[in-house]
Amino acid sequence: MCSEHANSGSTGMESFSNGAYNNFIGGEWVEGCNYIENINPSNTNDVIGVYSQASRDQVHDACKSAEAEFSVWSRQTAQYRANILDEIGQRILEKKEELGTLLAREEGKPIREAIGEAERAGHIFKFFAGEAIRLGGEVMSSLRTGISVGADRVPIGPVGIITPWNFPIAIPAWKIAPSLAYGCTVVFKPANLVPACAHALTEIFSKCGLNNGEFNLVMGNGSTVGETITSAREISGVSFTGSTDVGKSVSSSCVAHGARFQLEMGGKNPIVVLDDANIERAAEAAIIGAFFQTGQRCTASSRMIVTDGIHDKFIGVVKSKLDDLRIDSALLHDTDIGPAVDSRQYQQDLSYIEVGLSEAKLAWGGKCLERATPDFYIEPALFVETSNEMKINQEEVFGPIASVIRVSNYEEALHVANDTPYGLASSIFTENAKIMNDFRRRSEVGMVMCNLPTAGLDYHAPFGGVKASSYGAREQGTYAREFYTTVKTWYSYDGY
Ligand SMILES: NC(=O)C1=CN([C@@H]2O[C@H](COP(=O)(O)OP(=O)(O)OC[C@H]3O[C@@H](n4cnc5c(N)ncnc54)[C@H](OP(=O)(O)O)[C@@H]3O)[C@@H](O)[C@H]2O)C=CC1
Ligand SMILES: O=C(O)CCC(=O)C(=O)O
Repeated sequence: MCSEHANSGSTGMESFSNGAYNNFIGGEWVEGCNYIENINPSNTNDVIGVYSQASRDQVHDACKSAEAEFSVWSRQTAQYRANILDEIGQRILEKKEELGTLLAREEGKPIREAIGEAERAGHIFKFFAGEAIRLGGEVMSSLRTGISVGADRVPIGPVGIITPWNFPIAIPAWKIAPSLAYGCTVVFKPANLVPACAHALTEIFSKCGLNNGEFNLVMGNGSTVGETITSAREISGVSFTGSTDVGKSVSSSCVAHGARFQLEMGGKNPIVVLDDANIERAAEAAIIGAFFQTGQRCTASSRMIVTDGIHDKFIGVVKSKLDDLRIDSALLHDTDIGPAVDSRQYQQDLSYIEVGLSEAKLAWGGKCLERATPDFYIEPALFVETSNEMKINQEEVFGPIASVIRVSNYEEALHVANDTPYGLASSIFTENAKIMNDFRRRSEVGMVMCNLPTAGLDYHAPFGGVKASSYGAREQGTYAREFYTTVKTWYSYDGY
């Protein structure tokens, strides 16, 4: 049965009822109006569960709850909020194997990395427990006698959090933890492909004291649940991670009612390999960056820009390392690369392999693999003899497909690396410190790596890009406060 309004008659309902996992609105578990089955991409015969889909009215209820509770939550002491976040972090760490296994089952991320992601989320909550207390203001010297002036950091209000499927624990964590730490209340919509991780996190939150409407979970698709959040007048800001197209529609929806927004979107990240590079490290980083997590990362390095002197040897080393990878179920402990997240993504990968075949030469892989689920597993595809203007080098694939672009020197490599609409991450492999420093300065990205893969980041350092990859304030670390707080300037006459 559909309970249209969260707080009307829904008392003490469980997180799971009538065979389905429920939404969490105003501190109550609420049954949905529709339901979806959540399927394991490593083996599509495995149904993880049935998940409630929130109606528009239920999303409105969630936004109203977040608004009503804001005045309470934002005025709690910093210690109160810190204790709750610390406890959430602790519980996530204690449950990291369980959460990581769920993530691997739901999204197809190899289990070792999935457990690592859960562990990282635990640390993120603990980090932001400290941030709740560290958030301070500033006192300035006044220009006038007997007057004090200063600036406080205050929470912006209820926020909408909309996340993609590829990091279903870490990305929600790095948005939800700072929101709550700085005093915002939350309406959270996870990607509909990964409701289980979102639901499991919400169960933890509800057991750690977030059960008055400070935190609300509304599952469902973007065009219903997502759009209702971004256009809700109660919502003061939206933090979004996902595709560039959806990011644009989130921004116009927010602008229409004056909400602030933060967008983390696509990437087409380069890894530059120069003649003097440590070839083993470079090849390993190229493979990790391009193909691990099935290439489903905005930080994936899908363009390998390699100078003439090392080009052929580099391709040889990459190919021999690719021979050693295991592509199989995410739940097997020795799997390096799991399946595509769903059949839509798999079809998209295949269509880009066709594009690559029409534009360039396939040096390795690209074949479909027979595993527990037909039509979900694919060999990484490495294209060579490509040029940067080819479609394969301009569009984000979000799959295990990468190409090598041959260049003659560092200046040409830098030019090609920057010649893209995106600007999230980049990497350079060289032993020359002068060139490394130059690349750090001139690479047009938000995150630049030297002798490291483009993917794999610390949770306390700022995250984000430039150009079409990002809009708005940086995420993560202390920089997260820029989005979730605003500055209130105060003056006080002390001259009595
Ligand atoms: N820069 C970064 O930090 C990162 C960027 N990404 C990017 O994310 C993309 C892949 O993730 P994917 O989930 O497919 O991205 P989408 O843009 O399709 O979806 C992202 C989220 O937005 C929701 N959504 C869809 N339509 C709307 C709408 N009209 N209004 C509000 N919300 C909406 C989706 O809901 P639903 O799916 O349920 O319909 C989902 O929760 C890639 O382009 C990738 O580069 C991924 C990770 C990190
Ligand atoms: O590796 C990370 O820190 C996550 C980055 C991310 O969100 C991505 O690559 O899609």
